[in-house]
Amino acid sequence: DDGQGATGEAIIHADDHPGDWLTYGRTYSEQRYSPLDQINRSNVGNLKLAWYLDLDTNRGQEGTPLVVDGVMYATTNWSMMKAVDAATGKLLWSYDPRVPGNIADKGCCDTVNRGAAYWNGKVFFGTFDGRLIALDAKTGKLVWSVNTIPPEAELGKQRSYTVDGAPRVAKGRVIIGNGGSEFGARGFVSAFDAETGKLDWRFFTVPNPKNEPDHAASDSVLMNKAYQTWSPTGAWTRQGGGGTVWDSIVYDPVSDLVYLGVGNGSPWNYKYRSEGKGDNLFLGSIVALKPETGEYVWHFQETPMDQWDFTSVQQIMTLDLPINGETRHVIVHAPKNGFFYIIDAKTGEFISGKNYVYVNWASGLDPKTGRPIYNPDALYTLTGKDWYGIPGDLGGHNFAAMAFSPKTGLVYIPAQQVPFLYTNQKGGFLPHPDSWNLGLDMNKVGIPDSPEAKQAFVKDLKGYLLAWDPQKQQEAWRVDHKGPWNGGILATGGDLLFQGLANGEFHAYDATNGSDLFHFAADSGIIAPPVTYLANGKQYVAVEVGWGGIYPFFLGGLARTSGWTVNHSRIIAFSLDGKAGELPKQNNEGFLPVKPPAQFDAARTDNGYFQFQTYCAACHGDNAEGGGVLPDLRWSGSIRHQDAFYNVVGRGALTAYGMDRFDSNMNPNEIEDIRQFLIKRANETYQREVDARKNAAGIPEQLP
Ligand SMILES: O=C(O)c1cc(C(=O)O)c2c(n1)C(=O)C(=O)c1cc(C(=O)O)[nH]c1-2
Ligand SMILES: [Ca+2]
Repeated sequence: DDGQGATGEAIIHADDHPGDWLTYGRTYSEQRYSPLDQINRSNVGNLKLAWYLDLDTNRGQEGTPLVVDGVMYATTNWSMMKAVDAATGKLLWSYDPRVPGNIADKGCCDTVNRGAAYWNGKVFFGTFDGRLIALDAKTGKLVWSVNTIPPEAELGKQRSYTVDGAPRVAKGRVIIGNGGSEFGARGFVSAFDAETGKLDWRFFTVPNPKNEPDHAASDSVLMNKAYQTWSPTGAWTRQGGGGTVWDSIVYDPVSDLVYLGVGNGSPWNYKYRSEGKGDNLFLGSIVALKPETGEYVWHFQETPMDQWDFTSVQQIMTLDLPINGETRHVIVHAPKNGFFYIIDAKTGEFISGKNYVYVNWASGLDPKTGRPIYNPDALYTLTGKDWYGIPGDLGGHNFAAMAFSPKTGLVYIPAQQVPFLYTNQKGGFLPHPDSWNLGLDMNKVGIPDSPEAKQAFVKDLKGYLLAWDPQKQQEAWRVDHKGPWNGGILATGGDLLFQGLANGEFHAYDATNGSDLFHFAADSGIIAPPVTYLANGKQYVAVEVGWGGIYPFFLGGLARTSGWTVNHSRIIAFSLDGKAGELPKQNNEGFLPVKPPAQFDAARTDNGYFQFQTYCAACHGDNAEGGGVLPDLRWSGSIRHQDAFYNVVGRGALTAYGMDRFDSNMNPNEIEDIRQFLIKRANETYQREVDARKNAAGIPEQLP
């Protein structure tokens, strides 16, 4: 027995039954290419809505649905699972793991979920509070559930571990990581037996702070290789060091290795984290392990000395690529740092790398080692000076998956440009429980409310579908979108690319040249990747709709430049003879401005701004301008009365909805400072928000 089992064989030979979508990236190579071609360039213009299913959460939807024998398994925000008849959209069963609402603020970036894994009649998915759940795929009944966070992981002291990535199954082991590096976390992945849920092995991605064994698969490589790349007394020893594996975990049956995409440092500030010393392995790396044991095989570090939130968790894809006349089995990778890497899949040898977006932090990569050639100014924690970085913390490419078409030989990347101003926290590292603990000045992280500052920033925002030629390591062409934060990409044998956009449109493009061949108004920003499948022999294309994730949460009002959108979460599916017509009309006005109380205490608003940026901005929007998903606090009824506001922020009146209580983080005066700041912001912006809606659609298309 080679350990692959029936499902493993089915995934390896996915093209023998192209009607299914059996694993996150469809195949183990995660190319997100489907050979289906009933829908193709000549008929895609006739594509029609076949069905839609309204979801019961209105936050970001990032899931890749699986399709097995005509049944779709979709995970949604708040870690819920739906089994749907893939031909009709009829709900067969649903499972709600009842994630407690107060967990929302343990994660940086919305209570999203990116998908499930299927193996041998069971579906597996992670929950935001750290569980891994196995359900019977037929009935939706619980088979097993485990807590993936071990007691040792308290190391970061903050215990901010959340699970939102899709598990993958390799040789009967379900492998899952977690997020948390913005708060305080020590990254690891765990492998569980698919049948029983028993822990098989665990691999930590950064060293034990005392360089002691964890009794995990990672012990020897961490103690012998990684620990030496950290300062023994940096803040990482208290803060966990980061390196969370929150998205890509890939099993490659060709090399028989599991690849982990490892995240950023915790805290971000490298001077505070590691006293400005060492490369900090395995941050910003791809790490290859043996699937049976978790034993280390090789690593390739893309961002040594990370201080920009340059995660390497972005999707890992394997390809057979002709290079200098020889076909090589390689990993292609477009991590946040803006470089497109080609790495030997068996050995981790660096083959080549080229920036796929504009970058200002490095002038290139060393052609032999692949190590970045840093712009010295970008090392802001060492210079002590501010750094306006491109890419910024959201990366040249984030979780939205890229695709490859073997017919065109191109990789299609949902690329973006979102700059970030990195400013050191003054006076050393000062963590706040339940807040982003970056070692950065949270006041400066925001954009000042001046037209000049906003326009300068907005001018630098870009979002586009980038067709990248991996053989030439250069751009082939691009399709510009309105702004950043668009959905992942699907490539098909019909020479099509499908992509949903931040502005709520769902498009089909010609895979050879980017011509726009079809679009549909889906009514809410799309950030998820589409899938395609057969049901009763007919091809469908489906995608989860629902604006969210970190971009609208943190950028708030500035995220409107990608298109005004209000969250209406759904799964939508298309076919050539679809009969569902249009989506029902929705109210797209969002949170309407409400005239605020006229008075506020100007002596309190500066501290209110600081508290807001520290505890609130990451969900409710920079400088208190909402991004269309969570309540825009400027217009909230609760800012009208001190007790009402304290009830929500201090005592947790809305905990069930994801608004945790903050009375252990802030005293009543500090919470009142936030309220005074919100009233000030409401007064400053009320009239211009009203004016921005004086148009036919009644929605604020233009940035006020
Ligand atoms: O460092 C981490 O642990 C971590 C976790 C996550 C997450 O779990 O979603 C994100 C990030 N970082 C991150 O840097 C990031 O840009 C990001 C975007 C999103 C999202 O779903 O919108 N999650 C995350
Ligand atoms: Ca991060």
